Amino acid sequence: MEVGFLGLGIMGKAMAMNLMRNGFKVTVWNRTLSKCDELVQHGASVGETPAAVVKKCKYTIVMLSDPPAACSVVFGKDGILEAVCSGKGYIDMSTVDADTSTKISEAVTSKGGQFLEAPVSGSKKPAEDGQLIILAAGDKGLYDEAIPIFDVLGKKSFFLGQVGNGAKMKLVVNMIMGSMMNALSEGLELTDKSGLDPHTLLDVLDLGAMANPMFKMKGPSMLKSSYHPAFPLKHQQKDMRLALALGDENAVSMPVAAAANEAFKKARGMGLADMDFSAVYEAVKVPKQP
Ligand SMILES: NC(=O)C1=CN([C@@H]2O[C@H](COP(=O)(O)OP(=O)(O)OC[C@H]3O[C@@H](n4cnc5c(N)ncnc54)[C@H](OP(=O)(O)O)[C@@H]3O)[C@@H](O)[C@H]2O)C=CC1
Ligand SMILES: O=CC(=O)O
Repeated sequence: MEVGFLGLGIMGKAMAMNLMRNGFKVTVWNRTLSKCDELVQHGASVGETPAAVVKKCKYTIVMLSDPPAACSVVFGKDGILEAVCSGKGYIDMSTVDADTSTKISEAVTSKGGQFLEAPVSGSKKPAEDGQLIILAAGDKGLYDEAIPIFDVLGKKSFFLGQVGNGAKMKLVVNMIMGSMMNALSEGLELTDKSGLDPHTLLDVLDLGAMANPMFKMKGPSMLKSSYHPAFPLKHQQKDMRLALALGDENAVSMPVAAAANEAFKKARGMGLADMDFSAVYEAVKVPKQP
């Protein structure tokens, strides 16, 4: 099956590689074209523009940073609207809000194309290992056709109904994740400042009802102040912001998420936007007394 892939960041690169490893022919495009080189060495073709990729491929997958990025490849010059038509499927796996997804869906379907949003839960390693959790919504026919793709990329896919539902579910999940990361950061700092060993806290947490892969994986590297990005902090803050907007829309009070968002914003202000989201720990730490 020939698949187009737009966006070769941390996630897109791992996902496109995985598709090729599993026998898919992949045509890639990335805004910074040089990022296509490594994929080409592994057998990918390059499309000069998003429109060129859609022209060539029956299915095009997109994995971009945020709503402006997702919109730019659709509505911009040489964007996919210049090529999408009946018989073409467009699958946006970026994490965006429901309004953005709906706007893209309406544009794609107005040209006769099929649209599916399919944001994912799971980070760089699950993307490399084909262990993502896929939260799809939109055209059910396209979802059914895309199952062989999702079977390679993920360990489980959900079809959640109308466009927007996948985006909303993803934002809820990441709102919880961002709040948990803040709680862990505060716990590590409180342990340290109370004269206890934060490594022991991680061991205690891992043995009890709060044990989870995120604390287990991120905790030890946080204690080394090592924040090589798997999930960039700027994207986690974007997800908190979009989740809070969803709360606003539905009159759901979310003081915990709002406080977590402030910590991610503070971390961005400290120059940590491109670090892993666990770098929020640095924003939570109590400054040393002179
Ligand atoms: N990393 C993770 O663990 C996870 C991320 N996600 C979500 O997946 C999406 C991608 O994340 P990730 O791969 O980590 O992000 P990266 O920051 O690594 O990559 C972002 C990609 O978006 C492209 N891009 C940014 N702005 C534009 C624009 N205006 N026009 C065209 N392309 C643009 C970048 O191109 P260029 O190379 O030119 O900068 C790059 O290909 C995000 O929505 C994120 O929230 C979801 C689950 C896990
Ligand atoms: O969106 C990030 C993730 O880890 O899932």
